[in-house]
Amino acid sequence: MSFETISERGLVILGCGRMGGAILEGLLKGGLPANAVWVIDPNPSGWLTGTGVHLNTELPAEPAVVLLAVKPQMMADALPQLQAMAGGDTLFVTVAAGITMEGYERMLGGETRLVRAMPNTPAAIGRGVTAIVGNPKAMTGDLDTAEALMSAVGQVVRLENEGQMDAVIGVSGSGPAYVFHLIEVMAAAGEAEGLAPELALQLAKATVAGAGALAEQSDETPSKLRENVTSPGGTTAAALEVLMDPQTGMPPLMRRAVAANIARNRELGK
Ligand SMILES: NC(=O)C1=CN([C@@H]2O[C@H](COP(=O)(O)OP(=O)(O)OC[C@H]3O[C@@H](n4cnc5c(N)ncnc54)[C@H](OP(=O)(O)O)[C@@H]3O)[C@@H](O)[C@H]2O)C=CC1
Ligand SMILES: O=C(O)[C@@H]1CCC=N1
Repeated sequence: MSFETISERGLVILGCGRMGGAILEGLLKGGLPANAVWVIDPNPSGWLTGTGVHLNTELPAEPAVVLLAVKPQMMADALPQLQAMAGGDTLFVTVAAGITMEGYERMLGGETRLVRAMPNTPAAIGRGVTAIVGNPKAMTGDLDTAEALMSAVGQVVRLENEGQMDAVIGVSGSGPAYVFHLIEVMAAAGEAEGLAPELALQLAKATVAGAGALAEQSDETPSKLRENVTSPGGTTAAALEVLMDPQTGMPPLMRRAVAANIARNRELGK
């Protein structure tokens, strides 16, 4: 099934908030006609209403793809209305954290063709990264379709098995929040050392954005790029001694943060 098939048979989006909205925006910019999209959302935004998609109306009987983008806690209440589309020619793609393939198969039936996809919020500017994995009923073509769908908002990687999804959520799904927090705490440290708040924020944002772009574009590893900043016996080395401390620095802190993320993800799936 190709992107063209989605245009012909339709895409249903359940929940069009931050993530569903970002994906829809990318798809529309990528050329998907608005009249090929049906959205179910109780409180559509002004932007959504203005897109020209079918909004909270009767759905096609067998759309090419159903994209599930409600909160995991809403899924059990919201899914039954789509039950009739499961088990046939419709591919279900879900971006929800927590809920496993087994959970969806319990709610929709074991014959459902399903792809779990985990994007992140830079999708809003076409710079997301999405990991995808299919259930046994999903065919190779279904993964191609999911990849085409999610490519509208950035890079797509394929996982070997669903077990890897927890770590993906812990690293890239939630990861933008960690980076935004890094910006916040760098700016706060600058402020504490006497910089004006706006200047501290500008420096922190430009540093994170520039370093991220350099890490992505350079042939050097992040470790080498870090070393390039670090003059022996200099100022960076003094800071890194604090940040890289194996007991109190970022390595154990990030391990704990990702472990907490994964534990919560597993709770949400219950
Ligand atoms: N935000 C992120 O960084 C990421 C989120 N995800 C996943 O994406 C999913 C959505 O998250 P996010 O976009 O942040 O959340 P949002 O709350 O922004 O979006 C969810 C949308 O679903 C709507 N909604 C609520 N109940 C129903 C219903 N019964 N039927 C249809 N629509 C409904 C909400 O409306 P209302 O607001 O009025 O309740 C809202 O517009 C989650 O499952 C999350 O795990 C995945 C990767 C990253
Ligand atoms: O916080 C959450 O649960 C969602 C999943 C990944 C990012 N946001």
